[in-house]
Amino acid sequence: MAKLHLLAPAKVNYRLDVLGKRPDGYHDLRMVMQRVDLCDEVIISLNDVPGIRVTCGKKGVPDGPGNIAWRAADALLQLSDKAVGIDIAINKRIPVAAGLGGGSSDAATVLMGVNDLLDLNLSDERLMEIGVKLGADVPFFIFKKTALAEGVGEKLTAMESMPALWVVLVNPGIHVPTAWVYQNLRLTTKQADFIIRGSYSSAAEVAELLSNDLEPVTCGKHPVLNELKAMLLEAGAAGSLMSGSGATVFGIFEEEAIAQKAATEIAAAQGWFSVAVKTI
Ligand SMILES: C[C@@](CO)(OP(=O)(O)O)[C@H](O)COP(=O)(O)OP(=O)(O)OC[C@H]1O[C@@H](n2ccc(N)nc2=O)[C@H](O)[C@@H]1O
Ligand SMILES: Nc1ncnc2c1ncn2[C@@H]1O[C@H](COP(=O)(O)OP(=O)(O)O)[C@@H](O)[C@H]1O
Repeated sequence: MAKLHLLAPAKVNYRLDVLGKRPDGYHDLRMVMQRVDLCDEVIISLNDVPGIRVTCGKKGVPDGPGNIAWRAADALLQLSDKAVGIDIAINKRIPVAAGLGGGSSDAATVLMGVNDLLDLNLSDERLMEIGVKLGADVPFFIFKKTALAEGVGEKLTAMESMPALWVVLVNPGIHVPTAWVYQNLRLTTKQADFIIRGSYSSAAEVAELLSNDLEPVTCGKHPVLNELKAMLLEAGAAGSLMSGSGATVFGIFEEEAIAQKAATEIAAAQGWFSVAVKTI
């Protein structure tokens, strides 16, 4: 039966402003989200054994219904009248609970893949509505463009003109639960005045955009992240920031050679996950 071999990219948040707390306990955000070409492999196959099976084999990532990819497949299987089973194998390359959106991207990829395999013909808008119920970042990965994301991340506006950059991702192996970060946030309102333009043309311009209201929470608990940001600047980054709820930090670079050198040197010096990737 039919099988798809797909890539689910990671994201970084060039900007994350927390605008306030909503009555449902979630926070209203204003983010600039950028995909990068560090990807999980997601292999989806249909078969005639009823049910959904997800295998990942990565520590900290559940197999079965605990996996957000399982829930994505389940949401679409319930809309189909076909008596099929779905097998999903995930080869995890994106660090887990790292602020890189790996689970959300896997879920978005499964929504798009299963939509094709089951001939459901659901629009991207419909997939995004289903996706936001699984995770706030899922719609962004269906949108497939650099975006200004508002609400909890579901109100997406394309940022049409953004530079292609090299991004060095560094993760010191610290897993940060997103819920803990939001719970420990001290709200301020100052960031709402910052104007986000629709167009940026260089690493230096994007560097002016870099800001993350969640950074003080995670960096306060793990001060090594401030050292990592400084190392990236020292290695030639135009700017450095923590992504999402962390603990991955990233530096932005115009030139591949400098980005690759920075990634290699940080990996060699510290033994941490450190990789140079391109924006998508
Ligand atoms: C911070 C961001 C930025 O892109 O991504 P990550 O860094 O986790 O990848 C997102 O806001 C991650 O949103 P989402 O993927 O929905 O987070 P979840 O892990 O499902 O949320 C865990 C908990 O965080 C809180 N939460 C989440 C999102 C939000 N806008 N406000 C919140 O207060 C809620 O209490 C929620 O129950
Ligand atoms: N397919 C998946 N990939 C990664 N994590 C998953 C997945 N499904 C469920 N999870 C759970 O979701 C949590 C958040 O994972 P992840 O999406 O990698 O982090 P983040 O929200 O920081 O981007 C993990 O702790 C993990 O237990």
